[in-house]
Amino acid sequence: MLSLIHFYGYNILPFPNVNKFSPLKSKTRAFANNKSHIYLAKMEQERSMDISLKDLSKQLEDFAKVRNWEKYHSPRNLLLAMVGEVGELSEIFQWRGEVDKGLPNWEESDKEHLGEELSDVLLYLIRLADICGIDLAHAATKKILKNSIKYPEPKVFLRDEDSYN
Ligand SMILES: Nc1ccn([C@H]2C[C@H](O)[C@@H](COP(=O)(O)OP(=O)(O)OP(=O)(O)O)O2)c(=O)n1
Repeated sequence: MLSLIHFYGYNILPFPNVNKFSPLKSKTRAFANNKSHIYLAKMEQERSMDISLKDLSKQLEDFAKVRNWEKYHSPRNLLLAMVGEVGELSEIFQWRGEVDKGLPNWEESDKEHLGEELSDVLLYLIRLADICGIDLAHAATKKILKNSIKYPEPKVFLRDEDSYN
């Protein structure tokens, strides 16, 4: 249940950062308790839909707004928060050695944890781009095009040892 409530950045129970950032602890807990079922329903609904970066960006904006956290979401703070989450993501792989694609030998709980940390990185990245006035979907699409010009498709079949990477 707790991990479900962490989904989509709705980290609303037990909401540790309220202690760090806001005096509105009890008010926010009440909000969390009242609204958690709405988030869960929304989550179920969105599971089968394509969710755009814009959708996520809007959810993050609302998340910060209702908690009066916009003042903390400066470019520098968001960048540092994202780097912190990259650290948490790295910890999951730390000391495991090489890991097979698809993570066949991992516990479900470890995979779920991985999904959460990947999401934290993505969500802070989206928020950072938004706060900096960068349209991330547009920028990423342009960058893929630029990459394809820099690294053109091979005209003939390449053996592994001849490829770029
Ligand atoms: N000021 C904040 C604090 C949190 N979040 C959101 C974005 C992330 O998705 C998530 C990060 O929450 P935590 O800092 O509690 O980090 P974790 O979820 O990783 O918890 P922990 O560090 O306890 O493992 O919450 C946010 O948007 N703005």
